Amino acid sequence: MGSEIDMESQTCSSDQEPTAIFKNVNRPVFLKFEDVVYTVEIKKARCLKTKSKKSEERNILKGVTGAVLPGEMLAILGPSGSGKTTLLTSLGGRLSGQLSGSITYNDKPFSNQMKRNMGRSFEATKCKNIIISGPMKRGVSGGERKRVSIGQEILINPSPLFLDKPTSGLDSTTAQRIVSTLWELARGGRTVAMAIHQPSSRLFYMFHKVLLLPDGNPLFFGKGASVMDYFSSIAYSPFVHMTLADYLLDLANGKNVADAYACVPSNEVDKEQKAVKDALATSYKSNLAHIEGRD
Ligand SMILES: Nc1ncnc2c1ncn2[C@@H]1O[C@H](COP(=O)(O)OP(=O)(O)OP(=O)(O)O)[C@@H](O)[C@H]1O
Repeated sequence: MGSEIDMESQTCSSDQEPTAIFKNVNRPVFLKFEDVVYTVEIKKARCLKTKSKKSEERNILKGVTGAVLPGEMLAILGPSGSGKTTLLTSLGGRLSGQLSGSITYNDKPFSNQMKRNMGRSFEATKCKNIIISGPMKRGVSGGERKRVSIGQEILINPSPLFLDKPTSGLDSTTAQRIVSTLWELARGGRTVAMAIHQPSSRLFYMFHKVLLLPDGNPLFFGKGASVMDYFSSIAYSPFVHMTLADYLLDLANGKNVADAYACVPSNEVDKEQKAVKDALATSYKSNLAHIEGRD
């Protein structure tokens, strides 16, 4: 594999000195975001009759709050189009436009110094014109590209480190290697935040914090280990065996139990799902809409 960065071989066992990239971070960062709202203006097509161009505002993030300590790994979960990438981009200081609320790094706003220390691995990252492969020199697969992209970022010993769906499209073993590597990086005092689609249960339990974000509206923020206790406490529990992430995504879509709406007329399903989402959003506001972080 020639020049491929082998992240797995970088993992340290307890009787070895940690490899350079897993050594403690130089600058620990406490990341805090409060009531983050992001609005875009959507231009509509010109009306032929009046010849006027209409536009409307759309809130992509609707008041998202959370905190990640040095040494912690945050997973942002939610259905497609729910605002996960937008939130990560805003945390990375790269979102222009109507952004309000507060995002701080060690209680200070975004700065050029912070930008230099940050690592970002987003889906659009390409290894264009770089040949990283074997004798056939055929370039890289999607999984290899993701690993190289993450490897490139961690070489600068970054913190915080933001990753957009680092495991999407990968087999479960490779996905686990990647998340284990990120967990090791967090253990060295880095602040790690990632958007992720449906992590398996063994991945889920590696996350210190979880943010569930349907429609840009948080339904849960807190310790990964306490997520089911929270939903049970407000009377939401899965009746059938399903992975934690599947259940959370069902809730985020307003679906309380598997097949819950099988006998409900389709025009009623939307209403039912909205009612579940509204109830969860209300519970979030009264129970969790405060900063949890330093404990
Ligand atoms: N600048 C923009 N202008 C208009 N719409 C936008 C803009 N940025 C984001 N959106 C919309 O906001 C929504 C959230 O997008 P985002 O990419 O953050 O979702 P996501 O949760 O990461 O989705 P996925 O899991 O499918 O990648 C989408 O509907 C997207 O089209």
